[in-house]
Amino acid sequence: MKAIFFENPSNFYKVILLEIEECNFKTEKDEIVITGNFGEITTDTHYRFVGNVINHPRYGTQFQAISYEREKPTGKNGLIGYLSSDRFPGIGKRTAEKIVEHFGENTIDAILDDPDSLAAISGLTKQKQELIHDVLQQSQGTEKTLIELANYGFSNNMAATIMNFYKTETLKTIRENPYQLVEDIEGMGFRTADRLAEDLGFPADDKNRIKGALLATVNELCLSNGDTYVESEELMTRALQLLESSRRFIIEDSQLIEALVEMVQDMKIIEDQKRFALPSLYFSEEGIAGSLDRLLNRKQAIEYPGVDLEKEIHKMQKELGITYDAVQAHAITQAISSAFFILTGGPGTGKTTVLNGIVKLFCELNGLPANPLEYHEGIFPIIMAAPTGRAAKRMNEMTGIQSSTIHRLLGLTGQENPNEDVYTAELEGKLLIIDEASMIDTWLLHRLLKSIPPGMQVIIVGDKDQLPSVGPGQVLHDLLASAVIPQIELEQIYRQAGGSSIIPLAHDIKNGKLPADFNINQSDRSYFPCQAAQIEPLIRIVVEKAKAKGFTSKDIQILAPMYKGPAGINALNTMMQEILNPNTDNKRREVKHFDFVYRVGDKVLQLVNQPELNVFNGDIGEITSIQLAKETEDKVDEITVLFDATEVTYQKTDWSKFTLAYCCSIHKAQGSEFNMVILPMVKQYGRMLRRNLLYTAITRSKNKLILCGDEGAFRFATENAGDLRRTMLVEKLLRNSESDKIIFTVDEPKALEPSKPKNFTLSIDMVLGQEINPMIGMEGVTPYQFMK
Ligand SMILES: Nc1ncnc2c1ncn2[C@@H]1O[C@H](COP(=O)(O)OP(=O)(O)OP(=O)(O)O)[C@@H](O)[C@H]1O
Repeated sequence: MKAIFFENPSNFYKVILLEIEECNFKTEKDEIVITGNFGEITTDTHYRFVGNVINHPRYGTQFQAISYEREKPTGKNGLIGYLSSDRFPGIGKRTAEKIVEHFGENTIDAILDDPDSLAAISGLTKQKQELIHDVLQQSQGTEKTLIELANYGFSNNMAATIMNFYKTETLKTIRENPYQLVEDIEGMGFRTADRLAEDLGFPADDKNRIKGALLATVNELCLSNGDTYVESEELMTRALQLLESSRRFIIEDSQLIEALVEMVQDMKIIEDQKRFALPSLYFSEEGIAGSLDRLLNRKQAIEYPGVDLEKEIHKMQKELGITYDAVQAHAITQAISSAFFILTGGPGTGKTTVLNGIVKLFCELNGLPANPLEYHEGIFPIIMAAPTGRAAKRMNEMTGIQSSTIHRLLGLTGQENPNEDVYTAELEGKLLIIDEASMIDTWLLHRLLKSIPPGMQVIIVGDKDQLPSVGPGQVLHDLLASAVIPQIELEQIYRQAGGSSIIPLAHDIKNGKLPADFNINQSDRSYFPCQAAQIEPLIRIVVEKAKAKGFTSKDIQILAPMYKGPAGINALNTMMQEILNPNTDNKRREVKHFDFVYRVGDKVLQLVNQPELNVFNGDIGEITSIQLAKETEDKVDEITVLFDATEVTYQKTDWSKFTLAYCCSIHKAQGSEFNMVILPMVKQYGRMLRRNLLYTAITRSKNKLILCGDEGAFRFATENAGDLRRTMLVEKLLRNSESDKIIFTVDEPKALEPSKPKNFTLSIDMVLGQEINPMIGMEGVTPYQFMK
């Protein structure tokens, strides 16, 4: 090897320059550039590559490797010399001879396949056995594993994820139980693991197969519906369907029940009154209830001796030139004097106004300067955070106090495995304010609450009628429904006074009725009736007109619920790009990436959290430059995007971390506001037509709202309150508030009944009704100790 031009550690992709020793194609040169996914490539080592010679338009002749291997020492003498070399300290010639005598020419593979096989060599200590295996694993193992995973049909990225998780145990784990992948590797579907297992000869009624299907079913149902548990009937039916559709084989109910009971006993799935949950979700809900119990158990009312709060509010009103209504004033006093408080309300009801009042009064009562810049005693004791970067930025603009994302506040990357017990440091400060709380999922709330120290006041702000979080749970709804926390809902709309007709429309929709003037154009909103096929041409006309009037791509945002189809996000994005960022004179740089073209000036949306770069899922930016490979240091194409706070350069392998943003999903727009929102709604959106989705979309619009599509679809969505998510949080919160018990105090541990597979009664209810107490043995233990 002469040089490494590029390497991506996350997927092992490398571009390297190699000296050719021998080859079976014609070349004048004695070196060549090789691309592919390789483990560690070292100098002074010989490799054999299999692949294709290609003529790259920019770089000339290259070799695209499909597979490769390090030239292994062969022949008995070669092997003996290799094993007794300096690479294996402490292994002499005599021992090397014994090893090669035992395993023959296949020595290296035999040891790599089964490290325990070295135990058969007399006189070889356990320590030396491990040393030999480790050295072989390091030098030969990565390649061998990568090649094997490719043979199993895994993509390079998936192979890298799997290897990063299991390390040297990768192949051993997969060969022993391929279904383990379903449990450990995010994004690993049951069917993929099942195909692999079938190739490896695992029978269709293998118990691990049934367990894998059960776990995949709970996982899939919770993630797709946002529930935190699955009902027993649904779990059984869906798991059976999955098992029998993946392979043609009848699984008996008794086999399914037996596997489920074992999983419950092993705490891989948690059972609570015939409801089944992933441990991470179950214990996060327990953790939330426990944290709140801890935080609320403090003296409820915070007193300010000698202070008349009403008078203080009166004084503040004069200073601010505002008159709070009775509910708003009450919200300020409640928030100031509660350890934990929730403020909810629709758009324009004064949440920000009240929040500003709370902050001002809090500063006054605690001797803090109103301007954080005038505080010189360390970190300002009021901390603010929101689930998205944009919402945090808005909070900062509204209050003047530094705000961050909740992830950043907790030091999380957003890429944490929910099953991991991630350490988050205790927060420092006196008052914590969290906005856009409807977007927080169960895992995140658990981690947030865990980090709140005793004595810190907490105020949660959010609109309960908006879409719940992308992740499982509906925590704001549940916290309000349990009523364990002091809460106030603001209902009086103030922004309407400014002549807005968007906010009253939002409130009508929230209340389940489409107003009579829905299809009558107002100064700030219009409605254009049309069919799904007409959406694209209609929006084209609207946007062309808006552009002529001076609206830019920053002002206009199309929101749609689905990606595919003529009225879907993808088609609308391509169309918008043509109108708002065309390349008519061919002067703008552009690059093709799968179905999209990216062009300088394009509006793009970040799809993942990258806290190290200060960009987060949902951030919107603009492509400022495109660098072609020949101009870059790493010799790969790059795109640079300017976001509000930062500029990020993405190498080609990372281009899937963003997408065009002229049109985005309503979920992605949560927490953001736009000058003009264009919102198509047609019957084809099907089950997406729900009230909270429509309400969330409409409330994203600050000044102009263009509705188009089918009035029936708008009406259907308005009237369809949808189902609430299924969670156990309310009952856990109420259980704690109704009893003085500390949350993890439970019954004495007792042995669980072993399952009786043979004469099992085939009634799901009977088996699941065994009252398996999910809390057995949990005293004083943190939830995560039971996972993994
Ligand atoms: N008591 C009041 N008297 C007069 N105007 C008020 C009052 N409360 C709020 N407002 C005004 O109503 C408008 C909306 O208030 P605010 O921005 O606080 O609402 P919000 O609930 O935070 O809205 P959103 O969720 O849409 O951001 C502001 O212009 C604010 O000044």
